[in-house]
Amino acid sequence: MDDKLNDTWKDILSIAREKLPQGATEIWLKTCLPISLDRGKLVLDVPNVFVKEQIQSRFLSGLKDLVADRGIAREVELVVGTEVRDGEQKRAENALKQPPPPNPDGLNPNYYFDTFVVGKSNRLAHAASLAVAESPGVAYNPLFIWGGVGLGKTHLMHAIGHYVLEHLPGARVVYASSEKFTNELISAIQNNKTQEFKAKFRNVDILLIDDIQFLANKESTQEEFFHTFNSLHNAKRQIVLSSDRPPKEIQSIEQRLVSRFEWGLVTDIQPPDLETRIAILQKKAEFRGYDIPEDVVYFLAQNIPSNIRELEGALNRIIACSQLNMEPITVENATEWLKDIIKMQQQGPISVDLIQDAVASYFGFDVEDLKSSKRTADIALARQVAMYLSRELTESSLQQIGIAFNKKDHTTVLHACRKIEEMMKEDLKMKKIVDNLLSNLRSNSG
Ligand SMILES: Nc1ncnc2c1ncn2[C@@H]1O[C@H](COP(=O)(O)OP(=O)(O)OP(=O)(O)O)[C@@H](O)[C@H]1O
Repeated sequence: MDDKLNDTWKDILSIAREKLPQGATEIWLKTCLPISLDRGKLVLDVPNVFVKEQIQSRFLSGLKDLVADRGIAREVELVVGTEVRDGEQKRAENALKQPPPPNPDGLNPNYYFDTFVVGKSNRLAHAASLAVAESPGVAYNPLFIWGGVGLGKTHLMHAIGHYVLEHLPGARVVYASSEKFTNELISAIQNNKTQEFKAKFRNVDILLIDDIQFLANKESTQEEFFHTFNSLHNAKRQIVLSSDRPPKEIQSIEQRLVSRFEWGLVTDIQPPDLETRIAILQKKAEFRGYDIPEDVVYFLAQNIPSNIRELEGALNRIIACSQLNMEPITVENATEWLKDIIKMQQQGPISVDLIQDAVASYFGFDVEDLKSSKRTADIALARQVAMYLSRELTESSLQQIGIAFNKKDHTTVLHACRKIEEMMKEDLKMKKIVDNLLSNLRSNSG
């Protein structure tokens, strides 16, 4: 490609970024290569028929106006698959199609504070994360973020990591899931490399450990983590932890760890409300260079209520279906493309069995314990929560719920429901636990 033509094309791309619809340049025009500019005609090579049709139907006339207005060319022609693409360019195009690779420090390149939408449900967690990122080791140490599945805990942790790396160049940031921490420890022990392991995790400015609840029942990992924690905390290095539940609710974890987790600030993320879901969808679509009609955004936000990961999956699906079927994104098409997901969301009945499973696993018991006559305080509480949720989420009568828990008398269920209602009024933590279970059950089952 000659240099002059190359420069002209770069100029066109930068004007197109401003003048053409969102995403036109980054998604479509960047895959084109200029072949010639002769007698007022700009000829562009496009990789395939699909891209050609997308450009033609979406903005070819805009592109023509743009080059004509600037006296570059009167005509634009698109030609599919000439041989002008060399290996380097093909690789670049392919790279455009791949999801971005994680950074060497394990931080997802899409998870920044800028790309995080703040709403009522996550305001405190966001503010605390930003405070920690601005003053690591000073503001809240450790910062403990907990909340249900797919609500943005990992996103916030990575955003802290990125922020620190940007503002304190050379800072040592380590992000790992507790599973990775455990696996690395096991492998270090097997290979006599425990010193390296210690050096890696104790020599950092910020340690971000995701899903800390998976340390439950892993005594030696807990022991190692305890020392890592102390060594970092004493040195005023920042620690950020995430979990699907508050520290005290993590079963089978040493008390000395629980009390350390609560030392700094414990903050939660709740499922987002409708407005926040809409804002998140808009931001994700904008990030990908798409302009999704408002009624479709509203339709998605309303039908996929609590898990942001699922919301994002639905958005990806409609974008992919629209491209593959070459059909516009409308509510009617979205209903068709998402019918499995939405059917599951709307129709999945929540059964008492499902609730018993969820509550037993949350509190760390077996379902049989909930159905037994054991009266220890923690089993009794878990049982009462399960009864309360059964009444809230199913059509079962008090008698039917009683039978599911092997109780002959339905007044046991009534008593349990009243007790949990009372506790939720007086004890904010209890309210959050029950709300979290409610929303997880709803989002998993509809
Ligand atoms: N407030 C938000 N703004 C923008 N995107 C969000 C927000 N909250 C969550 N997301 C997106 O939702 C997806 C799931 O978020 P994330 O992985 O951080 O959830 P999580 O709470 O760590 O879930 P899990 O418990 O399953 O690990 C990510 O793609 C993330 O970018």
